[in-house]
Amino acid sequence: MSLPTLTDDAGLGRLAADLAAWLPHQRWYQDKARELAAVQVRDAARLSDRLLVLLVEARFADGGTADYHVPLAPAEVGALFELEGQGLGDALADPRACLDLARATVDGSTATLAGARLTARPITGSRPDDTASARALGAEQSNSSVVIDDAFVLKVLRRLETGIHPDVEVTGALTAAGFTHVPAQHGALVRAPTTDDDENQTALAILSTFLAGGREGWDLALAQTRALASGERTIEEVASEPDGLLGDIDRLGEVTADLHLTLGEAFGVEEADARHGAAWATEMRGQLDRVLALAEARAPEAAASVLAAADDLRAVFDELASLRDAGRLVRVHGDLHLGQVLRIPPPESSWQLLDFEGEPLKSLEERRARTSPLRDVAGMLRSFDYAAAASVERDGANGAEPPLAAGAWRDAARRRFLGGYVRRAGPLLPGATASQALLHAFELDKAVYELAYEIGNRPGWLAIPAGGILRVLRASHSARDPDPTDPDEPSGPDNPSGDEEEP
Ligand SMILES: Nc1ncnc2c1ncn2[C@@H]1O[C@H](COP(=O)(O)OP(=O)(O)O)[C@@H](O)[C@H]1O
Ligand SMILES: O=P(O)(O)O[C@H]1O[C@H](CO)[C@@H](O[C@H]2O[C@H](CO)[C@@H](O)[C@H](O)[C@H]2O)[C@H](O)[C@H]1O
Repeated sequence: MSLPTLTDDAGLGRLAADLAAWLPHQRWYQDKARELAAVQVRDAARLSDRLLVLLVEARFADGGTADYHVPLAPAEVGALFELEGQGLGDALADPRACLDLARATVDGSTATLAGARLTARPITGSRPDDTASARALGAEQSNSSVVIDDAFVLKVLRRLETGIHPDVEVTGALTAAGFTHVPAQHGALVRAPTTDDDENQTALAILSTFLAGGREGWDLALAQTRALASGERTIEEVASEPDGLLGDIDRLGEVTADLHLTLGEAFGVEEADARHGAAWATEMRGQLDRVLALAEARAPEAAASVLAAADDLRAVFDELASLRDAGRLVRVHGDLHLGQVLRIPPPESSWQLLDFEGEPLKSLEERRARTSPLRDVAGMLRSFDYAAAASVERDGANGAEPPLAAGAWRDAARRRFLGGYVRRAGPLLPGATASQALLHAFELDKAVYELAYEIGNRPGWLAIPAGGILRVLRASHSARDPDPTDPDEPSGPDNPSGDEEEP
């Protein structure tokens, strides 16, 4: 078996056509909401005799383009593509090709891709040896990951962007700072025109420590909300489960606060002023308008309640423009949710945070900007809402309104997480009223983003962000105009001052 020489233009044209049929069906393909017009193989680099790295340009009917990273390896059986008579398959299914890519994150390569060198950015410099074994990690989301010898995880970035990649940058800085709640980053493979040209670099893969035995926060949460929804357990039982999620969620709040304080030390802290509130309001309105247009075109019925609430949403966003104190700004995680945290079981019993890429639908510039740390807090609160709503599934779809017991779990998780967060992050936060207003706006903004994400990826889950939007709007109204007879009034759960109540 050998790799094609890439000199056959007609063959490359056929490969591009095959890629155009294959790309939109990949979970990591992030342009599902756009009409794909054509695909072109911009370049291909041979990193080894088993590894061909393609830079693939997707062209859309709206005139835009996006670059995707598609590593391929020779395949005898189950080939996805053919070039110069050679069958080619996904390199992530080929352990030796995976190892070659993993080692390149620390060793670099002499290969060039679209006129730029593929260089390594080592941090710790550890890497697997060439006898290691590799297996794809089932949980494929915006990228693809491979586990090597249960010691390393290689994250293959898929939709390529020019500029410093936030995950490479932030986990690199946290590793260097000795922050113990992220897996250490060993190195990254970047395409760079010159060695120190950061702005024009493009990250292709990141090698980090694999935390064997870690359990995803999302799985732990779902186990608890499902047990509650089915009546198998009570909220008291769930809250006292040793090493369960709810019983230790306040510590996740503390770890999130410590993350923000460490990021403040590594990348600086800025005082927010009125311009920030106004800029957030404009940005949130902009995203809202784009998502409402998408919802109207793609899911007018499922999103009807959100379409009807558009003015209420705008009113909450606009309030940010008049906040006198919006707290302090730091670099943040950017897409914090239960799928991004791992629980390491006893004796360590720690929380670990993953994936600092930020929201895949936002620009690199936005994702690298300092912002309110309450954005991450809001992301986690949205996740509690998801875990409660996903506790029951009917006809393949999730309902907006979770069963009572799962709703109680959501409120308790929210209260406890906020309690832990505020205990530590006090110096970064404005007063309680401003924190509340910010939190509601960020939760709504996140849920609007999720609406677009679900339209593109999981239409059966659309009711979750749609229901969440209405719930946060009600809480926001009650906070501004308290009505003691309103059952939705935020007594504890929405109180970011940290007052804790037991479930
Ligand atoms: N260092 C790690 N140790 C153990 N599991 C990991 C590690 N990194 C990722 N995972 C698992 O892989 C999943 C996806 O990884 P993530 O970095 O979030 O990729 P994506 O950008 O595709 O969402 C995580 O939710 C987690 O379950
Ligand atoms: O993990 P990714 O960076 O790929 O994030 C994207 O996918 C997430 C889903 O896998 C999505 O998260 C949403 O669904 C989660 C449950 O599956 C829930 O816990 C999150 O709160 C919710 O936002 C995320 O928004 C998206 O960017």
